[in-house]
Amino acid sequence: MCGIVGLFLKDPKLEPRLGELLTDMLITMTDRGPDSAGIAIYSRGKDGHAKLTVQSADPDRDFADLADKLGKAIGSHVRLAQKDTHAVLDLPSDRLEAARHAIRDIAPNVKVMSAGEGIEIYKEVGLPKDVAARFDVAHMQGTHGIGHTRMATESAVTTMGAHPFSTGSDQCLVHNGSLSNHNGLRRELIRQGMTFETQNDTEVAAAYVSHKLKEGQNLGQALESGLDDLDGFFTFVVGTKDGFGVVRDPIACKPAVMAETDQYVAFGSEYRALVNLPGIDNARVWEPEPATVYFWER
Ligand SMILES: NC(=O)CC[C@H](N)C(=O)O
Repeated sequence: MCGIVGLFLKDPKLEPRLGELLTDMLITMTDRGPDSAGIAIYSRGKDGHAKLTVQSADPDRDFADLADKLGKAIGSHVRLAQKDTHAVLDLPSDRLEAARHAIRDIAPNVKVMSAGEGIEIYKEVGLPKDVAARFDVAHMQGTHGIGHTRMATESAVTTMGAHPFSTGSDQCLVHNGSLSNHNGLRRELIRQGMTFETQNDTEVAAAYVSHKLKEGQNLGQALESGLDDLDGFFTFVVGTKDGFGVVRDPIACKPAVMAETDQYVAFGSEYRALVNLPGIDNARVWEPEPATVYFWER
């Protein structure tokens, strides 16, 4: 199984409620995936600033002097805000890549969950209600977000094996299904310079999309390409800084439902994830077609 939820806001008035709405949606999907849960929240960045979301199994030790050390390494001021096992590092946008590299040497036990101007990713082993509470997701504001609760099929139940996977700046992808050609694709993507943290099939799909974006495709085109190159079962929901995409494989046996109003576009693995959204009774509700790319950008 696995449960996916997504919410792309069109009406800024709902932005203060993004975390609350997504948390409720994700908790409703708990019985689709008991292993781990994660959420990506996109918010309006501050001009000239970027964020690295990092994770540590021993946050008190690893985060104590991380901002100072990283600041010295990249020659800029870095601010750290800790939330449980995760921390968000705020730094100048033009130092983001340098920081991403420096962190590997400075703090080898610290894992980068996401990097970008808008994105933050929080994910851990555990149930949606516990993971959301640990990171106080319900109080987060933002423009769009994607959540996932996992029943593992392809790799170990670990923090890094949880979804969303982020393999490029401000990008993330979640998946319900399993890919049958991920090992070959992973080898090909490694040849093209991509790096991997896990043996997970979904991470390969995320890296595939990132690679296509790097080659100059937009999100919609990257997902179209994926229909040709990815074998197996998938319902994917994908986020970028300003975009939100959905695609299902040509058989589409993994459930999906979408709803759209003047205020938002919403995705749920099942309709019950959407029932508490404002105005849902008057929303246009539909099942995304097999092998069809749905793509919104602000
Ligand atoms: N049950 C699923 O949809 C699993 C998704 C993916 N194959 C994983 O193991 O993470």
